Amino acid sequence: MKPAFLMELRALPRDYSDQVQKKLELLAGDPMPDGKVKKRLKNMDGAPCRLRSGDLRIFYTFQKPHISLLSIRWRKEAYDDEVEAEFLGGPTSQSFDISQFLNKPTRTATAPRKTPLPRPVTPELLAALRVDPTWFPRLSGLSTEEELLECPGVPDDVLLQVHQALVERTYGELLQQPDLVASSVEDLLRYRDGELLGFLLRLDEEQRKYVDWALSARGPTLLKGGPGTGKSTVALYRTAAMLKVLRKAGVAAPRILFTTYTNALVRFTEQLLGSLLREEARYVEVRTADSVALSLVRQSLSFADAEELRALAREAIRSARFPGNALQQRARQQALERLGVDYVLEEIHGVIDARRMDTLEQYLEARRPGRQLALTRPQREAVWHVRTTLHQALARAGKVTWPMARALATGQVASLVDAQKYDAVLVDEAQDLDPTMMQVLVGLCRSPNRLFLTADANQSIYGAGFRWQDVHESLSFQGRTGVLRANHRTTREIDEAARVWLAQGALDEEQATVEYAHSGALPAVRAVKTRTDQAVLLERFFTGASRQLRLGLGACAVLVPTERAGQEVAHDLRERQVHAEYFSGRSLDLGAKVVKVLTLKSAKGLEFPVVALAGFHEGTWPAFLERCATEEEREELLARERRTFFVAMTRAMRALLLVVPEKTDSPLLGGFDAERWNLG
Ligand SMILES: Nc1ncnc2c1ncn2[C@@H]1O[C@H](COP(=O)(O)OP(=O)(O)OP(=O)(O)O)[C@@H](O)[C@H]1O
Repeated sequence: MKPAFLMELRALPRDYSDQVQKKLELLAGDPMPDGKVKKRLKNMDGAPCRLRSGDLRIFYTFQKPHISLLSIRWRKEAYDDEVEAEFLGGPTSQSFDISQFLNKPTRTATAPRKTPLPRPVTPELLAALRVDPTWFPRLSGLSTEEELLECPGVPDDVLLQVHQALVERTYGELLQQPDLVASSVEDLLRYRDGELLGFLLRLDEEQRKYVDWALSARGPTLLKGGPGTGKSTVALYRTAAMLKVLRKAGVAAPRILFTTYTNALVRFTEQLLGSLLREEARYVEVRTADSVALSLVRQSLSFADAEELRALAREAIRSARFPGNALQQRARQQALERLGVDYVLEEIHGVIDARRMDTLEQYLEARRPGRQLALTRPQREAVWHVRTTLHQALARAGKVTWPMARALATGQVASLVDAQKYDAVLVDEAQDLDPTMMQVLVGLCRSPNRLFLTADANQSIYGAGFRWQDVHESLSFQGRTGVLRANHRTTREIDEAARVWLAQGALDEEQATVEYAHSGALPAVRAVKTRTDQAVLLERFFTGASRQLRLGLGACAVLVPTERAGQEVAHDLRERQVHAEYFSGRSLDLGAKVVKVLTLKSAKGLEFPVVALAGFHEGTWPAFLERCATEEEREELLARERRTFFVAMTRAMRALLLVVPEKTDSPLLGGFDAERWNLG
């Protein structure tokens, strides 16, 4: 059933229970339309049917083995079969033309609108919906949709539940909702009565397969798939499946580790696991991979920041003494200077230390994946020399880098006994983990078949690049790989536009999503001259799109290249009376009822119904292009930035807008093709 159905069911008066239960049981026995009690609606895609139940109408579709309950509503006056389709909101899918918000402001876009609710919110309704009484005072008496959706202090999921119980969704909107599964009519009634707390998502066939695929095999499992294909979702359900297996095997208090990449994702994942596992969630530790590494090291480390590292590296390059005569010495020095300090640093962190190379010989033979510039033997020798000097300088200063800390952690993991390890380890977003970090996580898992990784190489936005081979090497045994192909998050239009745009930065070119659960408007690109123009455009886009989708402003996000750009965008929106706030990854409050402004990178793994990418004023982005010493470095960094942009675009669920400066020579802010982008 759709979540809207559940809320409508809860909102029904008690005396309808028996009648509804009988009708649902009848339906469960045989969903085939009979032309009377059960009737197929005419001219509607997906062949929805309606079931008569006294004054009520239950709308459903069916396809073996499921019957999908869409909505339960009061019969309308002057009701007849011809108007049923109309009653369900017509045959339209939920698509809208973005241009209508972006062009000249309309009166409705500026004047705050008041859409009355069909009936006001009452304590009785809230009690029937099983809303926490804490929220009654704030919600009781609200009478417009806008007041309800923006009601301060009340969590969004509560607001959405009340809204769903009161405001009928169109057929198109209902189809966009996820399907939840109940195995019996009785479970539905238990849910209505508050005895059952929730239902699981109906996973697609591929997803279902990977929830318990090879749980009893010998090796680990790696799940790949494009953005929004449900990799994290499967990881959550697999956590539940592993818990079950462990409990069955007699492990009384299993210890499961679930790692994500950012702190924002830790909180998000904890929430999702909490609602999936309830009290069993206590067996699962959700942490960033790096925080796991840090706690293994068990000593306090002081990290060198980017500026310190640059200064130390510069000094190391300047003072490096190479073997050979003065001429050879000078040639190597110049070679390093040509590479540039950033490139050398990235080589040390991303190639040498990330793979824990201990000898020059290892480095001379290394493949250096993702690095476009081929380095000669003398160049590699020179880099190695700088690395040695840099490490010595860091040791003198009592500082470390992240790859060094991870390397320390691998040492600790090697000495752990089984009892100190986890029964199962799930690694989400593995594409950005160093091979060293991967070894730490592998080492923490008691049994290889309880290791599960998800990754999408095209979403690799840190380091030089990602190779499956690295994963396999650090696993040091052959694992299994599965691929998900259906996108459940982003509309076909947005995802396809983002993929075509990514092409040159793609690391996994074979990957093809073949199915989409949603479709909608083309994503839009608009050029602006000034910050004010940008703010005006964003205001129109967010108010228009969130209204169209019947969501609050909390469903909107602006993704920006830098913190400074983020502060500016948030400030400019507030000046226009649009509640907006810049959040660092750590401080992100996903429940805040404001437009959330985040950097492109900290949006990794998250999603928002309405997304704008903005804040690219001339000169601010991408800043690194000017610093690049070689064409190869420039290409490498551009490809990574392209993937970062791709990740940001694919955070959008329903509407996407790119705001670019009118004059820009950035290769990343142009080249949008008119077939895939609304370029008005
Ligand atoms: N079977 C399903 N039915 C309905 N919704 C689903 C289903 N599977 C996943 N979703 C939803 O699709 C969205 C994307 O899922 P998820 O975050 O797991 O994808 P992902 O592959 O990890 O994405 P990314 O790599 O882009 O971070 C989520 O909102 C999730 O709840």
